[in-house]
Order: sequence, then C-alpha cells, then structure tokens
Amino acid sequence: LLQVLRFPVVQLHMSRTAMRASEKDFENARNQLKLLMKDPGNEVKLKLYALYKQATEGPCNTPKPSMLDFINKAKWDAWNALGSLPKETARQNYVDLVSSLSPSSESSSQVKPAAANEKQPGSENIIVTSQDGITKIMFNRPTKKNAITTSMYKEIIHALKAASTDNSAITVFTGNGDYYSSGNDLTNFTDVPPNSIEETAKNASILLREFVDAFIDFPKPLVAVINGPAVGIVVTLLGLFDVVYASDKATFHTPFSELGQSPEGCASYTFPKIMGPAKAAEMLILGKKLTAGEACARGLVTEVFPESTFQKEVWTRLKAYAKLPTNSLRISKELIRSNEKEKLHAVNAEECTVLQGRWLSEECMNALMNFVSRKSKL
Ligand SMILES: CCCCCCCCCC/C=C/CC(=O)SCCNC(=O)CCNC(=O)[C@H](O)C(C)(C)COP(=O)(O)OP(=O)(O)OC[C@H]1O[C@@H](n2cnc3c(N)ncnc32)[C@H](O)[C@@H]1OP(=O)(O)O
Repeated sequence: LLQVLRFPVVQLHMSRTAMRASEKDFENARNQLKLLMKDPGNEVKLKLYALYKQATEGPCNTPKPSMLDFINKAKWDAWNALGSLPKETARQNYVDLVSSLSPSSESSSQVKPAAANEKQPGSENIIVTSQDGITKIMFNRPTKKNAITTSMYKEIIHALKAASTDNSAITVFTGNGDYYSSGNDLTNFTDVPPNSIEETAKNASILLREFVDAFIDFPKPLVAVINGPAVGIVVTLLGLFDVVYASDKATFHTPFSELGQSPEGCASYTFPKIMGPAKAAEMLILGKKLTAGEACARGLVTEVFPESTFQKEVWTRLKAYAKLPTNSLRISKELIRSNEKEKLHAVNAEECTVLQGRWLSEECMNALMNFVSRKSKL
C-alpha cells in the first residue's frame, strides 16, 4: 500500500477536463502536497487518492480489484466509498484536506519526510554498542513499537556476525521505549507492487531463513533483556537464546493464526521442548498471550524482575557475568547447543518454506489488510 501511496503523493495525474472554477486552488493544493514535511500516513493518503480520483474522474466505475491485489483494492475501496459525491465537492474537500496538512499547520517538532520503513537521517533503527564485555543490540524504533523492517533484519544479521568475533563475552538484545518489539513490521508486506507478491514472499523467506540461521549459529551466550511486550518473531526466537530476563510488564504474544501465518524462529521445535506440546500449542496455534510470570513458569523466561528495578538489577548482573572467562562461556554454550544445530537448521528451512506459502494465502492477505485499514476508516 505504501508503495503506491508513498509520500509525497506524486502519482496523482491531473485530468484537464476536471479543472473549472477552482482549477488554480486544486493545482496549488497538488503542489503544496509535494512540499509537505511530514508523511501524512496511509489513512490520509488514501483519502487524498480517493478525492483526487473523484474530483477528476467522478464516481468510481472501474472493476473491483481481486482480493489478492490488496494495494489496488484499498485504493478502489477508498474511491468507491465516496459514492456519487459531486466532482466540485471532491475538489473542494481535496483542497481543504491538503490545506489542513500544509507546513503552516505542522508543528515545529515535525521531522523531514521519510517512507515508513526508511531510516531517517541521523536515526538508527538498530543501535549496537560494546562496553564492559557486553555487545548490546537494541531495537530503536520506539514510535513503531520497535517493529522490525526489512533493513533491520539485515542489520541484525550483520551485527550478530560482527559480535560473534568481537572481544565481548556476551551479546544482549533489548528494546528502546515501552516495547521490546512488536515483531515483524507488517508493512514489510503491504509495501509490495501487485505483480511482485510471489517474488517478495520468496525473498522474504530467504531473508528470514538467513536471519534465524544467524541466531542458531551464534557462538557466544545470547541474552534477551525483555523490557516490555514482545510479539511474533522476537518471541519465537527466544528458544534460541541462552538467558531471558524479563520485566514484570513484559508480555509474550505469538498471534500467528490471527495473522494467517505460522510459527518461525524454530519455535515449532523449541517451544514444545521447552514447555511441552500442550502449552506450546496454546501459544503457537491459539495465540495465547502470556504474562512474564507465566512465560517464566513455562521455562521460556529465565527470571522476572520488578519493572522499578529491572534495568539496574539486570545490567549489574550481566556486567558481572561478562567478566567470566570468554572461552569457557563459549565452550559451554557449544556443548549445550551443538547437538541441536543440524535439527534447528532443518526446522528453520521447513518453517520458512511453509511461511512463504502462508504469506500468499488469502487468510494472511486479509489479516494484513485489517492491520492497514485499522487506520483507514474511510
Ligand atoms: C522482501 C520482503 C522482506 C520481508 C522481511 C522478512 C519477513 C520476515 C517475517 C517474519 C515473520 C514474523 C511474524 C511476526 O512477527 S508476527 C507479529 C507481527 N506483529 C503484530 O501483529 C503486531 C501489530 N501491532 C499491533 O497489534 C499493535 O500496534 C500493538 C503492538 C499491540 C501496539 O498497540 P498500541 O495501540 O499500543 O500502539 P499502536 O498500534 O498505535 O502502535 C504505534 C505505532 O506503531 C505501529 N506498529 C506497531 N506494531 C507494528 C508492526 N508490527 N508493524 C507495523 N507497524 C507497527 C502502529 O501502526 C502505530 O503506527 P502509527 O503511529 O503510524 O499509527
């Protein structure tokens, strides 16, 4: 969806026949839109698209796109929802809407435009630091609940490869802000041109496999410091971590069925081993969300700390552990994990193949549409 409606909205070709009394205002509004400093968001972009089409072409009379062509379907729905709104009214509404978004209406704190998935200049979606024998990899997209974009997957693979040979003793994942991470950025799949859906699913499957492989093969103790709610892939991956510390405000949620998807991160293998098949099914099939205490009782979490002392207690402890002899840490981890590696790689490959099919399913497409249109009440 974002691909087609990507800011600034430049795909809006003017129809000369539609320009009458307010031609100048309409033309000005179109130019003003290109100067906006802030991405107005999908909901507004859909409204602008619909109003533009209504103003220039009149009521929607093109065939409804197929369910799978969900980018064009969202646009069609937005236009069609305007019914028989007169062209002149649509033109005026378009001008008014652009005017409400104009720079003079924007607050001084607003930032330069960037597509939702792109890093803004000077910002880092993944922050990697090394100190006191600890390499810390932090999700840093708090305004999006640390949802993981395509480029973040690649950055994490790179960071894990670097951390595996740096001179730190342990590697720690955590999140900035109130969430640990809300998992896969769902717009990774809505930002796709209709004729590339299959290729995108294939590429996503390849990237996911490489991403999870990097965790399976990571040679040093891997610690998760779960500072808040965790959703989807960041939960499933925990089965590949060696230690998981959680704040008591953390939750653990794997809503794969709701999303028309299936488990990844080797959870279809690690979760039943960790908590038994019945409890694993409750999470991975039924999508039950666990509290930190419940996750700890099931063996997914090592220890839960009160939020008020969480950061202090955890980092004090980790700094002490990071002083332990690094070779010994590495060798002990190797002993615990090496027997499983081959199996884990096979499970990862299988999960990615299954997911590739799921991403092309109508159930998954519907779930993604629901997430996007949650903000597009047209
Ligand atoms: C070539 C293609 C490559 C693809 C890359 C590889 C793909 C690998 C896929 C691996 C599969 C993983 C499976 C999963 O991880 S499933 C889990 C997916 N996550 C979710 O379903 C969570 C969705 N989000 C929510 O339900 C809610 O946002 C929330 C997390 C419960 C928080 O709700 P709350 O009301 O507190 O806050 P908001 O909803 O207002 O959120 C604030 C803003 O953050 C945006 N947001 C949050 N989570 C995500 C997300 N996962 N993806 C995209 N955007 C997210 C939300 O839209 C708000 O944005 P806004 O301010 O612009 O409206």
